[in-house]
Amino acid sequence: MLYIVGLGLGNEKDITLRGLEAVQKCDKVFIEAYTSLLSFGLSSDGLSTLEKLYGKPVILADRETVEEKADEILSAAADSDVAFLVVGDPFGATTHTDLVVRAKKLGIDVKVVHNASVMNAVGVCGLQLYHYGETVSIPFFTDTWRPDSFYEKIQKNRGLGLHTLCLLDIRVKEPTLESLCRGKKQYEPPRYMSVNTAIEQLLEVEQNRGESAYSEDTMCVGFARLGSEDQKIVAGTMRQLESVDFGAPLHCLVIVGKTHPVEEEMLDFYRTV
Ligand SMILES: C[S@@+](CC[C@H](N)C(=O)[O-])C[C@H]1O[C@@H](n2cnc3c(N)ncnc32)[C@H](O)[C@@H]1O
Repeated sequence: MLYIVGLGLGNEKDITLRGLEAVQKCDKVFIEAYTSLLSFGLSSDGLSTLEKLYGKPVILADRETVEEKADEILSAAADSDVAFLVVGDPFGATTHTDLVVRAKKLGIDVKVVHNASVMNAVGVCGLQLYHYGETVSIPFFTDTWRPDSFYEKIQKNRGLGLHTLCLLDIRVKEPTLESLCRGKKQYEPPRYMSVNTAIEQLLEVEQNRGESAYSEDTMCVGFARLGSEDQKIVAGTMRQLESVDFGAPLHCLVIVGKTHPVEEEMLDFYRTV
């Protein structure tokens, strides 16, 4: 049996009782560590906090393990109980559907234990979850790679008066270009996009496109460490949020669409001024 268990957003205590029961009966426990990370970080300390709670070792599954070595997880699940833990909800990221499909094709039973996701936790700012359009991902720009396909999606959402959730790039265990050329993998230090960088990139794209999908005066909400004790939520224009210090990762951003008076009332609690 493969149990795919959501851990929620805050800390190790956000696992559900059902999730904890599943983990406790599993022979092997993997944790996905690249589409998200726990608010207390996936340092060795972070892992040992989980291990202490579960009373068993937790195997870190980075991008290579999940995408290239999924067979290891699946073959273990074919003849024993295996848990695959995901921060947030298992389906709050597109990547895990693939693991479910592969497991089912191999005849492995799959059970999913849901939890809170960033996709619904952003509701805390008062913008109705029903009023969101397509979610976009904002990748880190490099000198030679500045993809902007999110622009049309935001433009479309705004045209319909809908809010846009922007998920911000996480770069963990990225091989350096140099090491790829040499054939021996060495990794870049982890990077997590801040609200400030996201806005900088969004404004650069708007300047290049010039189609007024949004501007410096567009109202947004920035979120950091949602679900944690020290979460930070600030509403303001892109210009205002560009200089707000949101602190440690993870961050995400909502570009506000057309608002209802009740949504405005809730946003007032988070405004910069
Ligand atoms: C693939 S998504 C979410 C995955 C997770 N499984 C979930 O359901 O929440 C990862 C992105 O969501 C955002 N994110 C995740 N957790 C967050 C948090 N606690 N606070 C703010 N943003 C968060 C970040 O932009 C991050 O790059």
